[in-house]
Parts: sequence; structure tokens; C-alpha cells
Amino acid sequence: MNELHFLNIRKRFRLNTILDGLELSLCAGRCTLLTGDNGAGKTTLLRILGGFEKPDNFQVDTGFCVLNWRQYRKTLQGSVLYLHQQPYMFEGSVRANLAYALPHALPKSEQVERIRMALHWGGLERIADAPAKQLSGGECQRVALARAWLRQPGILLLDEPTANMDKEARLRTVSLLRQLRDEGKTLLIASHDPDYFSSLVNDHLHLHTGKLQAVTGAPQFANIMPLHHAAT
Ligand SMILES: Nc1ncnc2c1ncn2[C@@H]1O[C@H](COP(=O)(O)OP(=O)(O)OP(=O)(O)O)[C@@H](O)[C@H]1O
Repeated sequence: MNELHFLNIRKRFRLNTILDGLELSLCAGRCTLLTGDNGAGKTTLLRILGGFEKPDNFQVDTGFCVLNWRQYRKTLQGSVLYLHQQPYMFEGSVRANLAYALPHALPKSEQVERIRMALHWGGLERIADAPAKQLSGGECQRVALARAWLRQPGILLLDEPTANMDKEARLRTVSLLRQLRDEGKTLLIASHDPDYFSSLVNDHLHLHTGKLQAVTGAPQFANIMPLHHAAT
């Protein structure tokens, strides 16, 4: 799937309209940055696209057909991955956490090999046997990205993936995200820190009073709504 065009995304919490008829396109091999003030609705949008939050209105044009949210959820389940700001780590080692991303039916020898590759990909070899629950925020994020790499989703939705990281952890995370994008994954990143992702981002959208606005260059909002190919 090269491009998904989302239309008429609406979400209200009681009388509070959070998303007011959003329209956006996500393309394979492109990274879109989503900014917006606290409470603007970034997480809500990511959760809707991730299939966790039911919208009041939603359509997606896949190029072949137009789906509602329920159909989208069913059709794209498994190819869309939502990564929480504080990724959940299971009990056990980093190695064991990576194993959760693999199909149970995979032969043991292949599991071992894929985990070895994921440890290498994420720069996690040194902490492969460390208890995952005791990792730092940056290390957890790298484990979550390595799990994502193993699962190979088409679309990755990332909520504040570099929040509370020091510079080195941030650079390593951005480097892994760049690899995922260059492998053809679609990335949508919600963040308050556009500068951190400037080397990675193709398109920049800003969420304000329930609407999305394309950002071209330094934070300056375009008036138009069609949103991809806006920045780069
Ligand atoms: N389940 C819910 N019930 C009621 N209101 C909610 C619910 N989830 C989110 N909200 C409200 O919707 C608004 C948008 O929240 P959301 O978390 O999407 O914003 P955000 O842009 O991600 O904010 P931040 O930058 O602070 O993380 C907020 O006012 C929040 O209180």
C-alpha cells in the first residue's frame, strides 16, 4: 500500500470537539511530523489511526476502496503499529521481549537468528540479557523499535518517541527511525520538538483547534488542507 488518504476524521469527548474533520495522507517511505499544543489531540489522532480509539467519523481511501474505521481496523490490523511514549516492557530480558514480536510457529533456530539481527539493528547487544523492566527510557524505546522492526508493520505511529531522552539516546532513536523510513515504512511522529526530527521529516502537520495545517519551513502555517509533500 503506497498511500492512504484519510478523510473526515472527527472526534468529540462529550461536548469537546478534538478533531474536526481532519484530512491527511500517509505515504510509504515518508515521515510525517505531527505537532500541536498540549491537549490539541495528537495522541487521540494516533490512537484512532492505530485502531484503539473509536472516532465519530472516519474514512480512508486506500486507492482501491474507501473504508470506514471498523473496516480499516479489520483490514489493516497487523500492518499498523502504535508505539506509546513509554513502551511496555514484558518481564524478562531484552532478548525475551524481542521474542514477543515473532510468530510462535517460527522454528526455534530462526527465532534465535532473527533476534540476533534485531539486537544488532537496534544496537542492543550489550543489554541483550538485561531485565527489560530496568532499562532507561531511551533503551526501552530502542527495544520497542527493534520489536517493530521484527514485526515489519507498514505504518508506524510514534507518540513522543524521544521524550525525556538525552542527546545521544535521541540521535540513536532518530537514526533507527530513519532506517525504518528508508526501508519503506510510513512514519507518523507526534512530538513537541520538531528540531529533533528535522533530518528525518518529509512532511510537517500542525494540529490546532481541531484542524490540521501543513507547515512549510519554519513554523508557519499554510492555509491549505491537503497535507503531504508540504515540507521536505
Ligand atoms: N478518554 C478521554 N475522555 C475525555 N477526554 C479525553 C480523553 N482522551 C483525551 N481526552 C481529551 O482530549 C484532548 C486531547 O488529548 P490528547 O492526549 O489527544 O492531546 P495531545 O495533543 O496528545 O496532548 P499532549 O501534547 O499533552 O500529549 C485533551 O483535552 C484530553 O483531556
